[in-house]
Amino acid sequence: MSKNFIVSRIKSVGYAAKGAWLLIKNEPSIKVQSIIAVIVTIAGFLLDISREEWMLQFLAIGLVMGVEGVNTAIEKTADFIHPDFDTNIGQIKDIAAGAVFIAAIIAIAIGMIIYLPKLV
Ligand SMILES: Nc1ncnc2c1ncn2[C@@H]1O[C@H](COP(=O)(O)OP(=O)(O)OP(=O)(O)O)[C@@H](O)[C@H]1O
Repeated sequence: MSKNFIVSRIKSVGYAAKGAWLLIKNEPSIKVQSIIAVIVTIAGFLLDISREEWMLQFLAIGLVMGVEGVNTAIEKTADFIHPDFDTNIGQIKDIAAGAVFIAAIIAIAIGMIIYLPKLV
């Protein structure tokens, strides 16, 4: 493995971290999701969830926030290449938002499976 390869990989991680910070700083949906992630993490400690439940919870958080990030990138790309109203652009944005919706439904289901038996 050449030194250049390692340096360029490290730089890519830096750009990706910058992108994650931009998302959290600028995107209202990711801000809300981050707050929910903090709340369920606190709930996890308070209700002493199991190792497997922690893994599923982190997976659900990562799934929703990851898909939301891709949705934001798609929205920004669509607005950049075609700022005017267009039914195709509308459909592309709806489909990207639909992916977040599916991830969110799964995350809610995981949250209910973990927490409902502990609360009722
Ligand atoms: N250029 C466009 N042409 C046609 N329809 C559009 C266009 N831009 C947005 N829409 C419609 O409006 C919806 C909302 O688009 P918008 O870009 O405002 O996303 P948003 O849901 O506000 O995103 P976020 O809140 O995540 O920033 C889209 O899903 C689409 O149905």
